[in-house]
Amino acid sequence: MPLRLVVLVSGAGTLLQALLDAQAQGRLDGRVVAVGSDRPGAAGLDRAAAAGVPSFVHPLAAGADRASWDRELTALVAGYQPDLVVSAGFMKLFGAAFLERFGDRIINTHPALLPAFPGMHAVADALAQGVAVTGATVFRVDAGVDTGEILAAEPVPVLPGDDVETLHERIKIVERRLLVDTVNQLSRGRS
Ligand SMILES: Nc1nc2c(c(=O)[nH]1)N[C@@H](CN(C=O)c1ccc(C(=O)N[C@@H](CCC(=O)O)C(=O)O)cc1)CN2
Ligand SMILES: NCC(=O)N[C@@H]1O[C@H](COP(=O)([O-])[O-])[C@@H](O)[C@H]1O
Repeated sequence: MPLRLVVLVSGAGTLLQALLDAQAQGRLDGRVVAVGSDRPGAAGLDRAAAAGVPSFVHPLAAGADRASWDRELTALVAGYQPDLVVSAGFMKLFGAAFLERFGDRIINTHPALLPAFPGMHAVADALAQGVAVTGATVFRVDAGVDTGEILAAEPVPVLPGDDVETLHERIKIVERRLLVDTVNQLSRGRS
C-alpha cells in the first residue's frame, strides 16, 4: 500500500508539485491525500486543486493561542489518517500536540546542509556567511528547530554572482529529488 501523505505548504508549493508529479508518473510509493496551509493565498493550494487533492487552510491569527492552533492543526491533519506528514515549505513550527500525535512520522525539507543555517532564512544566511557550498537536507521533525534526525542531504555549490533567488532555485531542484527519494525509502523501510 502506498504511504498516505499529508503535505503542508506555505508558499509556491514546487516541492509539493514534485510529489504530485512523481505520483502521477508512478515514481512515488505514496499518495498525497491532502494538502494543508497556514496561508490562504498559498499557490500550493492551487496545485492541490489542479491535481484533485483536497486541501485545508489553518491560519494562525494575530494574538491567537498557539497551543490551540497546534491542536486544531493536529486534528485537521489526523482527519486524513496520514502515514507520513510532509512539511514542504511550511513556515510554522509544530507544537507539542502535533509532535505527540505524529511522532517520528513528520519529515521536513530544508534549503541548507543542516546543522548549518537552521531557521527560516537559510539561503540568505548561507550567502551572508560567504560559504562556498550549501545544500539541501531532509530530516525527521522533532521539538527543536531543524534539529531532527537527518534522512538525506546533498551539497549544492554557491556560484559567483548567486543571489538568494538563483541559489534557492538550484537548491530546490535538489530538494525535489531528495524528497521523492526519501518518501520512497521510508515506504520501503516500512514493509
Ligand atoms: N517543531 C518543529 N516544527 C517545524 C520544523 C522543525 O524542525 N521543528 N521545521 C519547519 C520548517 N522550518 C524550517 O525548516 C521552519 C519553519 C518556521 C520557523 C519559524 O520560526 N516560524 C515562525 C513563524 C514564521 C511566519 O509565519 O512567518 C513560527 O512558527 O512562529 C522556523 C523553521 C516546519 N516546522
Ligand atoms: N525552513 C523552512 C524552509 O526554508 N523551507 C523551504 O521553503 C522552500 C519551499 O519551496 P516551495 O514553496 O517552492 O515548495 C523550500 O526550499 C524549503 O526547503
